[in-house]
Amino acid sequence: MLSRLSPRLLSSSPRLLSSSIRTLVNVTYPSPSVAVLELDRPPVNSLSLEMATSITSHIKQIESDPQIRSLILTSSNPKIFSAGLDITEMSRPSKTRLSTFWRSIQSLFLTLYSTRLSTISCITGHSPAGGCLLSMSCDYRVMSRNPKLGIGLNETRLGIAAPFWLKDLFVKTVGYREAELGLSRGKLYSPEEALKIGLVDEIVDGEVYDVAVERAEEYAEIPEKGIVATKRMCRGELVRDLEGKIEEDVGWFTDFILEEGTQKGIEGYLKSLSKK
Ligand SMILES: CCCCCCCCCC/C=C/CC(=O)SCCNC(=O)CCNC(=O)[C@H](O)C(C)(C)COP(=O)(O)OP(=O)(O)OC[C@H]1O[C@@H](n2cnc3c(N)ncnc32)[C@H](O)[C@@H]1OP(=O)(O)O
Repeated sequence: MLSRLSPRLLSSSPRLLSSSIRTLVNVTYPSPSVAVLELDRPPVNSLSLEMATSITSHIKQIESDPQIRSLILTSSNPKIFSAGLDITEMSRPSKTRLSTFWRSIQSLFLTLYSTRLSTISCITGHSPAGGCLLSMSCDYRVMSRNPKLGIGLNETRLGIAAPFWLKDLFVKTVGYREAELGLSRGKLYSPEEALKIGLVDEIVDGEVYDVAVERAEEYAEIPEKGIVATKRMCRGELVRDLEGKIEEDVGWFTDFILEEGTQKGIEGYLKSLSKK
């Protein structure tokens, strides 16, 4: 039933959806060629299996409407873009759930990173780890100037490491040395710092959303053929690398996460979060 509804209808009846099925995202259309996908999984938009699957399927629905050229990814929570992977998915999981979870993250990355749509990340709040992955997978990143916000890859702080494709994406975004420093220190960058190293493209004092819509409309005016060919050229290599190693990557992830030492680290990190 849900899959037969067009994306436009989805956006026009959010109440109907929330009463029948929890989609975890909201889709709206500020102009005929632009869609907005708002992450809506309180409290922190962490990426569970269901959340990752929902984002992926909504991107695919939006993509299937030829009129839509640009997609803005944002959050219903003004303080938090996304807290990254749902850490509870990695705490004492079954191997089956853990591998399905990781496949959903790989698939979300591949879908967002290689979509024909021009993608704008509208970052109004914190964006650590998987949140930073979502933003880096977009074509353009606009962030609120708030110096209290952080964006970056803090995996080492949890006693885990970013997978090779996330490390490669970071290297492609900020350059090798900065990526090595940022990854090993688990650094979360302030908006000013992120702008300096190219992790975000613009920081905004006022309404970040309005700037994101402006940028999305600018992208929508560029001929699609040129955009798609350019994205394929710039992003194809990383997409092919991961596509060729899906199973190997699932194996690495599940082995690493299921190790007792990793489990203890994750448990401790979860405790420290809930004690705050
Ligand atoms: C050869 C090697 C191969 C390696 C292969 C292995 C690859 C492993 C890769 C793994 C990749 C991981 C990427 C990730 O994304 S890991 C997740 C990292 N995320 C974080 O560290 C963020 C943690 N959260 C925060 O810092 C803060 O919550 C916040 C986002 C800054 C918000 O702060 P705020 O004060 O507003 O909110 P609270 O901290 O009080 O949080 C509210 C409740 O939400 C719970 N919470 C927070 N973050 C998460 C999360 N990511 N997952 C699940 N739950 C989360 C928090 O515990 C609070 O819960 P409570 O109300 O029940 O206490």
